[in-house]
Amino acid sequence: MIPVRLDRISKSYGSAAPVVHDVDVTISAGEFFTLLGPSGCGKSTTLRMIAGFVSPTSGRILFDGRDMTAVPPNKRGTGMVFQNYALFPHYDVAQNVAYGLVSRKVAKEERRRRVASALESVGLGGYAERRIDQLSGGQQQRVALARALVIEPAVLLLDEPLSNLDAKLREEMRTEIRRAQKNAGITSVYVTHDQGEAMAMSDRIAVFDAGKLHQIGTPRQVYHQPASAFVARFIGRSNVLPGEVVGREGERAAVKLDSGATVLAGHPEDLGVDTGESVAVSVRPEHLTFAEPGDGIFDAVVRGIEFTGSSCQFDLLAGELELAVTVADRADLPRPGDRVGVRVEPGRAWVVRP
Ligand SMILES: Nc1ncnc2c1ncn2[C@@H]1O[C@H](COP(=O)(O)OP(=O)(O)OP(=O)(O)O)[C@@H](O)[C@H]1O
Repeated sequence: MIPVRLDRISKSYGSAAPVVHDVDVTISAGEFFTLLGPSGCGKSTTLRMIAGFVSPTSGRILFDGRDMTAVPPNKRGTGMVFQNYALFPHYDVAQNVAYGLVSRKVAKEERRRRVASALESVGLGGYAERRIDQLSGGQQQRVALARALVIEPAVLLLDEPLSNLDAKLREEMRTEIRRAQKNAGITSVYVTHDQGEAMAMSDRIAVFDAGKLHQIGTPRQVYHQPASAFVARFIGRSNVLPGEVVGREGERAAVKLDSGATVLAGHPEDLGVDTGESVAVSVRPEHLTFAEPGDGIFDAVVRGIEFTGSSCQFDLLAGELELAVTVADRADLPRPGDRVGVRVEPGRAWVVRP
């Protein structure tokens, strides 16, 4: 198990703005680390720089302290899993998995043993002699995973490996990939635009937008303590409320919202929140509750209700501000057109960078 360091890497193409800008990250040994962000944010480019397919314009890539920036991809000791599997269709399963061992000149007997063990680890024990076109998409992706694991890579790189699978299979494969990774103990970097996938699988997540890193944290940290309005909106849903800092109470800032109500809000340590400053406060829909009109931080009108089974999602309008409120289903909930008060659960408001 080795740590991977991205030492202030940037990538530009020609004179255009950098697609990856000054990214500085240390991924711990054995960690499952996810690069998350919308399409075009630079996450695949970052992964390709770790793999060696793309050279950074500036900065260094270090594996276990060793500078890999100039080392070619096939000498880095990485295993890669792609969205489109990239299997050899005319080889059977075992031949596909053995590929990296043949090119590394591993002896036949050891090859057989390692292929069998890799297939076992992804739940394809009985499939060694199957042709690739006789496998489902999920099975093909398992073969691709076994092929990456069999070479016992120092670092496992996965680029949107579940995107081509249907929703149910995607959830099953999350668990399988995670289990195989933990068993093998390989430092892994995973790219996805799916925040649910990132939350379910990762030890830590790096959230990107437009080539810049907004936040690195555990799934709980990025959810409960988002660093920016972008992170608050991209990870789950959030109400981002504009306001002005009017004072402090211990660790929290007192923020006066446009409605005139004041909330106490926590904030990132590195974000100075001084009196008089304009800020935004993030509150998750499940941390807002209903009150009598006039008895909360906002008065609002119910515009729509969506029943999801486990909860009801309310769409409210407070003046010009749209609010989302999620509550457990029950009989006496407000109806469309009703006027309601909206309250924040204590300790649940959080100041974010606008
Ligand atoms: N070879 C290239 N030449 C010029 N621009 C490129 C090149 N490769 C990528 N880009 C641009 O860099 C930006 C980041 O691309 P990248 O593939 O890293 O994004 P991404 O976050 O992985 O998106 P997606 O999920 O759509 O793959 C995009 O705007 C893309 O158009």
